Amino acid sequence: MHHPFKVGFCFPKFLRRDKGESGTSHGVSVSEILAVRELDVDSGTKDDGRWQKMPQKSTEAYPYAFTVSYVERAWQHRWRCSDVTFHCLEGALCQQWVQTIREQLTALTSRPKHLLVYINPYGGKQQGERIYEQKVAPLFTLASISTHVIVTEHANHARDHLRTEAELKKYDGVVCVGGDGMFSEMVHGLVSRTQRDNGVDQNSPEEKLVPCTLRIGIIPAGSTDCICYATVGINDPVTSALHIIVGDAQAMDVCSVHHNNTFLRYSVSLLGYGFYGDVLADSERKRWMGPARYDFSGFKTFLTHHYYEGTVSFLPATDILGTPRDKTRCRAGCFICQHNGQLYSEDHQPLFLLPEYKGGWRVIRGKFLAINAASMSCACPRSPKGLSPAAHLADGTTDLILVRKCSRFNFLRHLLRHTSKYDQFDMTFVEVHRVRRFRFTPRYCQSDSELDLRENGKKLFSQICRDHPACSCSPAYSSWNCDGEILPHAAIEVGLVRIEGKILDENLLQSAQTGVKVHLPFGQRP
Ligand SMILES: CCCCCCCCCCCCC/C=C/[C@@H](O)[C@H](COP(=O)(O)O)NC(=O)CCCCCCCCCCCCCCC
Ligand SMILES: Nc1ncnc2c1ncn2[C@@H]1O[C@H](COP(=O)(O)OP(=O)(O)O)[C@@H](O)[C@H]1O
Ligand SMILES: [Ca+2]
Repeated sequence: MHHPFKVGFCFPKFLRRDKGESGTSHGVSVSEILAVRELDVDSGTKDDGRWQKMPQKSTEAYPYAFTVSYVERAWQHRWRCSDVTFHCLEGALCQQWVQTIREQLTALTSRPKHLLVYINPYGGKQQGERIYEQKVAPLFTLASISTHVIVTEHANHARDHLRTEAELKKYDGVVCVGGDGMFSEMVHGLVSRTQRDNGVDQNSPEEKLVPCTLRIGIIPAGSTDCICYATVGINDPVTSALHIIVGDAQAMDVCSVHHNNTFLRYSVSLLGYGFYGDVLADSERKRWMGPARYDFSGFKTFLTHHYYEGTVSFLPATDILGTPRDKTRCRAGCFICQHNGQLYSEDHQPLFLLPEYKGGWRVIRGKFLAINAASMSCACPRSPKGLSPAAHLADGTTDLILVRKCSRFNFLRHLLRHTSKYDQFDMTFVEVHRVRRFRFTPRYCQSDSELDLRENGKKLFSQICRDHPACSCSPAYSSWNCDGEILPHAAIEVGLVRIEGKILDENLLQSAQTGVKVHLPFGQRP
């Protein structure tokens, strides 16, 4: 929402001088102002030396000035920081302007003032620290945001710190600099901490979770950055930093993944078995290649062309608006998310939990090349429309995509359609369902000893087969790719996380099911 107060810079005693024009008017919504600084015209600069001295003629005529930094929209959902400097004849008037703008900014309560930042120095192209120092930290300083920065030293460092040690009361939000794996660490750390503090057991699939009050900001510095891309519309660190500064928020769906009633993980983007599980398992051994490891392993996995037998059971979401084949796309303020989210508000018991719910479970047995559950579009630079282009960020559903065994040629056609305007679901061997819950059981039971071996990274016969494309037999199991982390269990139960209690604010109203808010609405703000 735009703040009603607008700074109209066509005040008669002011003259805009930043681009050599005189007397032009300039409207900036207060909600998009990042900072305001008084300028000492005589010395050219008052604050940080960024502002160039004005030409002698104009400084003589207008000895007082202030600079406003604000958000400017650039191409393809990118945001940039722009400055405009205003000159004035009277010092008191200049100060009045600066003070008024500052007061307006202080009144914006959704803006963070203190942030806890975790940087993964090994994510993506290993540029996390550089990206943060060069592109993000200066913007936080400009916006007077104080930060506590932790560069992680090992995997799960951020998750464990958030879960046990971090003094969360001191912060208005947490920020991760990395990819989807780092975001996942944040979600797990924050959700566990919140449940533990409130005495809620995460293990029970029926348990309602207490929502987290802190928002998570993502500075993209990973390999896929799908969560950032799908929420903001682009994976650009400066754009994300600006969304964080202005206090934007977007609720998002969270799925919980269980195995035999034991909680395994949460997922917010992709849960993929078969193709995406195999790509991930192969690519983990090639981290040194950076983001290109996914293309290499993707090509290799495409050639192996393994299918997996099993049974998928799911509970279709029949009480909602929207389908996975819609042409509309989910954006900030999405009507469908608002409507469907209200089905879960305090006054409404979710219909599918009622005994008379007419949807019922559906069961599909078969041989699958891929089983994907996309809780959001999963748009990313490789596929700007994503795995399920019409999926919603916070509607309380996930899109279950089943790709049955087909020829290599047809599977390639299906994959290629993720990168073009053609519909990847419009193929006889592909089906898509919008679901509340689903379950997968592989045809052959996985023994506990087999699971132990997989968890400990030792190879089984089936995995040895997987590594030899020439071998024609398909292994019995794949693994699940859960937001880029491998789950060794083939049999899983998945459900949208339900949130207990009051709707916190209008952002959470979008989805009372959602436990996590990110700092990033999609593209244009409403
Ligand atoms: C022929 C080209 C086909 C392109 C098909 C592209 C479909 C891409 C959809 C990607 C969905 C990604 C969902 C996001 C998952 C992430 O959470 C997760 C973790 O991200 P992080 O590393 O930042 O922490 N990322 C991933 O699991 C990576 C999945 C990437 C899959 C890339 C697949 C490339 C396939 C290339 C096939 C090539 C066949 C060529 C035949 C001639
Ligand atoms: N300091 C660290 N050293 C090694 N691994 C780390 C570190 N910090 C985080 N990780 C782990 O790195 C993995 C990948 O992180 P991510 O930021 O998603 O990058 P990418 O997108 O390249 O996969 C995650 O599993 C995360 O837990
Ligand atoms: Ca969703």
